[in-house]
Amino acid sequence: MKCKLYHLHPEKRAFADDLFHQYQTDAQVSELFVRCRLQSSPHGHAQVNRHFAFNVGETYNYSSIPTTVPLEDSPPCVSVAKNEISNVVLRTLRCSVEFNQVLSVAYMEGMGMKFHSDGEVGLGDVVASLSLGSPARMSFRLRNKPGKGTFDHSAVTREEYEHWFDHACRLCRKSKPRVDEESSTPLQTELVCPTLFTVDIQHGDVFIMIGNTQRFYEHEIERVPGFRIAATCRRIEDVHAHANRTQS
Ligand SMILES: O=C(O)CCC(=O)C(=O)O
Ligand SMILES: [Fe+2]
Repeated sequence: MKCKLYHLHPEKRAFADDLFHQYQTDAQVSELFVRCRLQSSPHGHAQVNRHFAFNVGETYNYSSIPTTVPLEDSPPCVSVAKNEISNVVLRTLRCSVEFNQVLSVAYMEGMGMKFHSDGEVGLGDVVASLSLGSPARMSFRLRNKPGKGTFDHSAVTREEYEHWFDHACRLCRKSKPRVDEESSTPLQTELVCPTLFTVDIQHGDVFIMIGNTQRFYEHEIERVPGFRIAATCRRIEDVHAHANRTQS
């Protein structure tokens, strides 16, 4: 269940000041950020996200589907953010990641993002974000079901599941119910785990999540005290194209 997180602070914040300004200038030229309707809204009740979003590159279907433009039509702010994030990732992980999707999220005072994991099908191992403006607190907890959501359930092995289940029961102070040894689909138990730890992210910081982070943990952005923008880079493989290639 290993995952790794890197929290990086820039030596100088001037770059972040300029980029924060650039985002706001670009957002005036064309309307970038929209508050999207939640996909899981109950019928007839339009509910919108607790933040504004704008997507570039591959489509990203998380709790809602934000406006997406191709990478080559990126506004300058997004291209600059992507370059900076790619450079920090290269220096930190000593490997280059060809990010093909950048989700920019804008939060007004009091907005946040609920607990979720970045569960897009085909999501690569490295998710890296650059934070601008108001500070934010990111909380982590164990997912209530490993591999749930858009992941393929079979991506979680029985051994991994048992490991997660032990850990979750200990955290929730629940005694471990007996698990049917024969069951081939053990993903039945739901436990809501407490927050494990929080990270305070500042203007200009880059935060990198790698490994099993998305499969076993979820994160939230608590309600922010002021205006904030976060640009998150991901690599999303076209799993359907890949499946077709390997079949032929
Ligand atoms: O606002 C952030 O720093 C992270 C946002 C996030 O978790 C996401 O876009 O999935
Ligand atoms: Fe996320």
